[in-house]
Amino acid sequence: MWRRFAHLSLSISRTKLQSLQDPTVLKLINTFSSDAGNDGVASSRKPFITFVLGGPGSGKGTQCEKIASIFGFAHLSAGELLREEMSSPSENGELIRNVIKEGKIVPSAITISLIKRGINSATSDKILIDGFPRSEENRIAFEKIIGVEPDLVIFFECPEEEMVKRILGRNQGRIDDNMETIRKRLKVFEDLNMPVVEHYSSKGKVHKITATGTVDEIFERVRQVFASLRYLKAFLSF
Ligand SMILES: Nc1ncnc2c1ncn2[C@@H]1O[C@H](COP(=O)(O)OP(=O)(O)O)[C@@H](O)[C@H]1O
Ligand SMILES: Nc1ccn([C@H]2C[C@H](O)[C@@H](COP(=O)(O)OP(=O)(O)O)O2)c(=O)n1
Ligand SMILES: [Mg+2]
Repeated sequence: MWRRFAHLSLSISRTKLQSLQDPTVLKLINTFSSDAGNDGVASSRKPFITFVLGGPGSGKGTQCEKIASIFGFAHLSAGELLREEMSSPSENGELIRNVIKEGKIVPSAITISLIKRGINSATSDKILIDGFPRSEENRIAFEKIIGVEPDLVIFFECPEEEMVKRILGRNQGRIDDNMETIRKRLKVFEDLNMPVVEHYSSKGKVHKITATGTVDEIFERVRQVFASLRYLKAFLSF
């Protein structure tokens, strides 16, 4: 499957989207060829990769589910993949558990191998990667191992007190949803994840979404980003 990534050099920026003649934009828009849902068959087309970033509890998972269902994306949550691996009889289970409990970041090689497997078995060529990359080390390793950059980065901006309130109300029995680990995760987010957001911002790839308000209000902001890509596709009559 990795051959299908080899020639993927799409990049998106607001400036480029404004230039409708740009062949990169035309290729990018062409990935938005279907409405909600998918026929369940992975196509040989190059995937359109969106990284979804934001602090713990900012609503990444909640919004990804909606994007997946409305825009036909496959949703890969790095945290979910790690939790599944942690609960399976895997040689890395104990290591993952300790790192997550401490609010730290699992070594990139482990996370990327799970993401790679997820992309390989995805039923859509539009992929949301939720909660990854969490650090510059994650980002650099992904770009090196997978050989591509994301086409788009969504960043959910949310005040810390709101994130804490949401996590404490999440009730999913997670070993990291307690005040002691939350404090560490918030620090790791500021220290290690924000540099990733800044890196992609400097490349014009980041769409910052204000992540306060109701789930539907936030989704309306998200929807506009994805709908504009589809609109351009329709406008250009692909
Ligand atoms: N806009 C919102 N307002 C209130 N609660 C929310 C909102 N969005 C998500 N939640 C809830 O907050 C918690 C964290 O959301 P989640 O999507 O898991 O965030 P993340 O994946 O960024 O950690 C969940 O219990 C979710 O149901
Ligand atoms: N790229 C990643 C993603 C998550 N992890 C670990 C560390 C994170 O605190 C936990 C939980 O991640 P998850 O994305 O599920 O957490 P939130 O949705 O932000 O609350 O998993 C990681 O080590 N590397
Ligand atoms: Mg999540």
